[in-house]
Amino acid sequence: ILDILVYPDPRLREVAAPVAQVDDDIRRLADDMLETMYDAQGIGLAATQVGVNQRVVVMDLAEEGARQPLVLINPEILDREGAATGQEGCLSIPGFYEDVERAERIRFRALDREGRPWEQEAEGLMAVCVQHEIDHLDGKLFVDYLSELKRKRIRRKLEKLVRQGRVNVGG
Ligand SMILES: O=C(O)C[C@@H](Cc1ccccc1)[C@H](O)SCc1ccccc1
Ligand SMILES: [Zn+2]
Repeated sequence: ILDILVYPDPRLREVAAPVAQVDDDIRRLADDMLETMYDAQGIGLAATQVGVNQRVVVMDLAEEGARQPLVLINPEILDREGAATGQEGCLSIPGFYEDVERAERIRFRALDREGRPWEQEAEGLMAVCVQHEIDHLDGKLFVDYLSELKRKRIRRKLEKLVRQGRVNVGG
């Protein structure tokens, strides 16, 4: 289980580097990230959130119990269509949920855990999650889409919870 960094930790703002070689070290990182994501009841996790500066994302949108882990290495969005607003949370911004507008349908490309490239269309929760995770790799958080006032309020509340030791701070 890896520690998940909590906003406003500056390491969440780093832009992750492309993975040069999909090797056993990257596969072990992806497995550690999946274990961390399941433990935190997330459906997605980006390497940036565990303080690793590599473009690796793990996801599992399957219902409770069933497991369909996905590993996206060097993910890129090729096309975006439409717009859809939905409530988002973030494992690095625990306890806060706000509406965020995202592209409704996307076409994305990534390498799988064997290093094989694949392209896919996505909509609904899958499209939202992929956009949310790729933002993490670019040092972006969903609070960046909110008003300055809302972002400040969330930051102050989270800093207070961290000071009171009521949020386990990662890293
Ligand atoms: O912090 C993360 O990247 C995990 C995010 C991924 C996510 C955010 C918004 C919408 C979809 C996925 C979540 O914390 S995972 C928790 C969760 C679980 C079910 C539905 C939505 C969010
Ligand atoms: Zn997140």
